[in-house]
Amino acid sequence: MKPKVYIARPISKRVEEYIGEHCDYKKWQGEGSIPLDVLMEEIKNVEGVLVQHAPITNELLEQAPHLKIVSNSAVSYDSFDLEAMKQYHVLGTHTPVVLDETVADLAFSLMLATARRVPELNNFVKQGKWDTQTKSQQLFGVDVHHATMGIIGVGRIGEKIARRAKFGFEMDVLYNSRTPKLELEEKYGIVYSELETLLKKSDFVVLIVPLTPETHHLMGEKQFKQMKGNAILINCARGAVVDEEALIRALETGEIRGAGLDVFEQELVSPENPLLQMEQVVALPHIGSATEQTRAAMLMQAAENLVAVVTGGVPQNVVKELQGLLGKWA
Ligand SMILES: NC(=O)C1=CN([C@@H]2O[C@H](COP(=O)(O)OP(=O)(O)OC[C@H]3O[C@@H](n4cnc5c(N)ncnc54)[C@H](OP(=O)(O)O)[C@@H]3O)[C@@H](O)[C@H]2O)C=CC1
Ligand SMILES: O=CC(=O)O
Repeated sequence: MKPKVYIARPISKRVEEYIGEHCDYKKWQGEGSIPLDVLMEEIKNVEGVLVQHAPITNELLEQAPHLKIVSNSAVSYDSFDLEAMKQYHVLGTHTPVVLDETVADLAFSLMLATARRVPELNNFVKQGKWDTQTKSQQLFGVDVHHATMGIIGVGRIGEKIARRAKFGFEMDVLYNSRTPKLELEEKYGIVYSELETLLKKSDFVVLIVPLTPETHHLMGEKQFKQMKGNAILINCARGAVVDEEALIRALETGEIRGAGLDVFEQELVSPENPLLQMEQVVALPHIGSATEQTRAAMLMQAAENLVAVVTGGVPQNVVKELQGLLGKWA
């Protein structure tokens, strides 16, 4: 008999066929994200579940006595209650590496769009405001090339951003992380910097850290005051790495020039959020990895992790905090 699994998000035919070869599966067929009560009901009798960002809580795991794996089709796993997963011996896997270049591209899209005011000026032209009265200074942005970038979190994705910055845009790159990255310093000529110094020197501050208790509101009132008045914040990490109230104040008072945001403290972001009313903010709906090619690769990687565990194999991408559980299933 094939092991039972549940697929809690839409998947391609190819991935569905792959899972079907190895597992007896059921899938979420509704619109949008699966409601939690439905997920809880559906995983009561399965050994594995494929999700994207669904909260994996103690309450949910309590209801799923046969569950061996939660395979997340995303690199981050701040939605996992890691302690509960350890307690219930449920492995968690994610999809690192395959999305790195795509997320790095998005970070640059946001930087260029914010610095050169692309969405604002696109509207300006389309609304017929470009006329003989337009003064060229009205259209000025700031340069990205040869500016200083400060990257907070030079991991897999941060490295790809650093490479683009150094070799594509000839920028000076500072970085901050808890441990120095000597290999990357040598490879790309990037320079370690304490957070305060990085904020004081950077024209673009790029956030690409995981959301953890340590990084929650890493950027707050004090940090915005330390940034240059002409600096731009780019957040491709998680909304809650930034204290959004403090960001709104910093933008309203002109403490910083602008922000490019792919993520928000509350997603879906409310249309009432003041950030959405500001010309100097470029806002995107959490699309860091959202290209056809990358999402297909992530889903296949997530499916392979799922199938590996429920068929008694070893998955490639167990999150580091849960690697101690591996011996239980291998
Ligand atoms: N917008 C989007 O759609 C996407 C967003 N992301 C976000 O990007 C994050 C990073 O992904 P990825 O590069 O794969 O992750 P990695 O784990 O490879 O890199 C994270 C880096 O952050 C550093 N870091 C961790 N904690 C801190 C801290 N307290 N202060 C400073 N640096 C810290 C780590 O270095 P050290 O341990 O030395 O501190 C590490 O180098 C994801 O967790 C996710 O939240 C990812 C994909 C898409
Ligand atoms: O936010 C996206 C992810 O992969 O993490």
